[in-house]
Amino acid sequence: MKKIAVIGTGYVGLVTGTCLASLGHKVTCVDIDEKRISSLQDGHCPLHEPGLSPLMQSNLLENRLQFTTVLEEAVQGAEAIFIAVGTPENKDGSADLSYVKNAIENLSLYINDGTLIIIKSTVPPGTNQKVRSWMQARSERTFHVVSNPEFLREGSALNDFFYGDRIVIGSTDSKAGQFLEEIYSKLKTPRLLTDPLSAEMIKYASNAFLATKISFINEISSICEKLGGDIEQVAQGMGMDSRIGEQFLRAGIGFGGSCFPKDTKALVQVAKETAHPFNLLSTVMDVNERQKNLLIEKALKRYGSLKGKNVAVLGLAFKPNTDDIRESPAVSLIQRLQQLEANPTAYDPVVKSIPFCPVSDSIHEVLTGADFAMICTEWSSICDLSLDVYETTMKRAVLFDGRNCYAPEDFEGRNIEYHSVGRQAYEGLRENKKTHKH
Ligand SMILES: NC(=O)c1ccc[n+]([C@@H]2O[C@H](COP(=O)([O-])OP(=O)(O)OC[C@H]3O[C@@H](n4cnc5c(N)ncnc54)[C@H](O)[C@@H]3O)[C@@H](O)[C@H]2O)c1
Ligand SMILES: O=c1ccn([C@@H]2O[C@H](COP(=O)(O)OP(=O)(O)O[C@H]3O[C@H](CO)[C@@H](O)[C@H](O)[C@H]3O)[C@@H](O)[C@H]2O)c(=O)[nH]1
Repeated sequence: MKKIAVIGTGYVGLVTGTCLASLGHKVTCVDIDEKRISSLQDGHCPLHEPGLSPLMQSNLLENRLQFTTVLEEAVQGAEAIFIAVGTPENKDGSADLSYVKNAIENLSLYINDGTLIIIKSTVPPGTNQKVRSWMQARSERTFHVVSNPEFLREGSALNDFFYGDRIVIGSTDSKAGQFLEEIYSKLKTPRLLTDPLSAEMIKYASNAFLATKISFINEISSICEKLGGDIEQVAQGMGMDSRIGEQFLRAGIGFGGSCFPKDTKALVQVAKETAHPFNLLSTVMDVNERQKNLLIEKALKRYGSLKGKNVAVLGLAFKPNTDDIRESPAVSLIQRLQQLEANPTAYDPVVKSIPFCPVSDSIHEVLTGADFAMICTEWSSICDLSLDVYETTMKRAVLFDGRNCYAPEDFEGRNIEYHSVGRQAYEGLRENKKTHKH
């Protein structure tokens, strides 16, 4: 059992703190957000993350997990301190390290000799060195800084923590690395011990590579659409090659979330600073921007103008099983619809409101009276919806599926017009074709 402090109770801080407590450590999580901490102290989990709330509550009951706004209290006696604050993007796309710097400067007032500082936040290569110099400028204490990037995915965060593909430990000091090994000793996850800069680069490179895979399959899907192929079959066939792998080959309306968009931009900036332009990754980002507009382009082609159209937007979260709408393709789609003077109304099973668009938790309600529907998130409540519902609730059922939730053959003999990604459109029953335009 180690005494651990976690700074930041966002997605990463809360999951890390809760899971470390479950491994038997005594963990105190600290945040500057008083409302968040007070709610956490009352046992309310602020994130919609499967399994997190009960795990957090049982650790609170067992006294292994605590929350505070008082840094001194969290750090007192702590042998290891995880930094899990945000690293949002600056205007130029580079990573904003001000939260990390601020956390380190505050920490310098309280750390004990020999404390291990562990950087969990996603930071540009070279940050470990910066953290050391920020601390040295303010404290005479001895300390070690280890880079330990986090690879969890929202929606499957607990599974990713307990059964991840790897634990990367970047350290210049073998004893510090060994101490972190002890913290994770109950996990069977493969370890990679490396230097701090390589550890930091592993995180950026992994996200950039996955984003590239998504933009690649989205490009193939556009060509398939033009030539008449089926992207789902193509992705399946590609994924059967173990060198390629089947994951992250789902074509759709692009990647969103709090990581891929920001981390790809940050890596492009890192590369720029080394005078080596990362053209490939810049294009990955351009392809993603275009992809986010795909359903709008299809609807414009279909209707000419979207002015006055009532649109049912199905799904707001950037992916299923989370309530996170950061950089969600659904949000940019809604904003674009509004620019085009359409009237979107959204459904999401967990996101209950957003400031700029009406949201309903009834899928039937948003479909009723809609001119067409657009699927943005592949929630099971959306993918499993019977096609009868579209036929019976909509004026004339027209569906733009941005996540390929349905197969085109599901629509055979149906009174539904179906447009998806990287596959041919299904125009609905013959008699409907007469009323196809406007
Ligand atoms: N969200 C993910 O799925 C994920 C996965 C892997 C890595 N990451 C990385 O982890 C980091 C954190 O991500 P997140 O999504 O949890 O961020 P977040 O923005 O949701 O949460 C950060 C938290 O840190 C708190 N904070 C800021 N400064 C503080 C300070 N000085 N002292 C105490 N608390 C402070 C904020 O109040 C906030 O609650 C980022 O670098 C991100 O790129 C995120
Ligand atoms: O084949 C795919 C896979 C994903 N996506 C989209 O890509 C985005 C990101 O999805 P995912 O990676 O599953 O979720 P995140 O929670 O953002 O996780 C990513 O970002 C985290 C933060 O850095 C990392 O820790 C994870 O390893 C990395 O997968 C979402 O909008 C998905 O819809 C696709 O369009 N097609």
